[in-house]
Amino acid sequence: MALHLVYGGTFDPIHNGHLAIACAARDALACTVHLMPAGDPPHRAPPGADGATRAAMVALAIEGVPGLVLDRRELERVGRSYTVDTLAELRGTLGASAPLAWLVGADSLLGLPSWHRWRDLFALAHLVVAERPGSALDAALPAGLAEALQDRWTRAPADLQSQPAGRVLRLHQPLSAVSATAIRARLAAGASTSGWLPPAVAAFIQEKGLYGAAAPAPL
Ligand SMILES: Nc1ncnc2c1ncn2[C@@H]1O[C@H](COP(=O)(O)OP(=O)(O)OP(=O)(O)O)[C@@H](O)[C@H]1O
Ligand SMILES: O=C(O)c1ccc[n+]([C@@H]2O[C@H](COP(=O)([O-])O)[C@@H](O)[C@H]2O)c1
Repeated sequence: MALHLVYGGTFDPIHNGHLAIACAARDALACTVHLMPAGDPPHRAPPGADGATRAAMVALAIEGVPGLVLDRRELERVGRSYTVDTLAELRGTLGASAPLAWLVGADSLLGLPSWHRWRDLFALAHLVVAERPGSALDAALPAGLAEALQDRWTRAPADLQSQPAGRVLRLHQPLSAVSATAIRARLAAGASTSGWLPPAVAAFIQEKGLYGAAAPAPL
């Protein structure tokens, strides 16, 4: 059975760092990546752009990119977008034996113990962790997290295909220092975001004047 890999994020906005890890995961695991904008993301201030707008930017970013698709389910659900609820819903649809995985950046993994019912996640899905500058996976992990992960690490993508849930795979992709926070700050300051955004997303942001970006002057 093919691995169902979900990449959840606020995507406020989606940027080239997101696309790089989605493509790296697709290639390493030979599967489709389902990008899932969070409707009401837990543990952070409300996004600058609404859910429909963030999903529109994801759709523009992945247009023509093989193996990346948009999943809107968290935008259609009322209430906080807890990952454990999303994975339980997917597990119900896919069945108990289907391999299911959730893709996160290293900073998200380090914060995992603050997630809603985080220990239940391992029974529902595998975790795929992308390295991120500033979030060391080689350093000592917080107590509790290290213990929860210690027997789950694998280097073999095949383990994520042959088991339904519970393994953790580290993705060794080229590092990208891009963040949505830095992009929003640059847009608001009128500074360049060249190379950080997919061109169609950059054009959409300018056209809509999102994040304080100046709309282009009329001809
Ligand atoms: N450059 C990157 N390298 C690796 N992982 C990343 C990168 N950017 C984002 N991620 C991961 O992608 C997921 C979604 O990220 P998110 O949409 O919050 O982007 P962000 O750039 O971290 O945004 P913000 O700066 O607003 O927090 C998270 O798990 C995050 O760790
Ligand atoms: O379920 C939780 O408690 C939880 C806490 C923090 C983050 N998440 C999810 O992790 C993904 C990345 O979150 P963020 O804030 O880095 O964009 C996104 O899909 C969030 O909904 C989930």
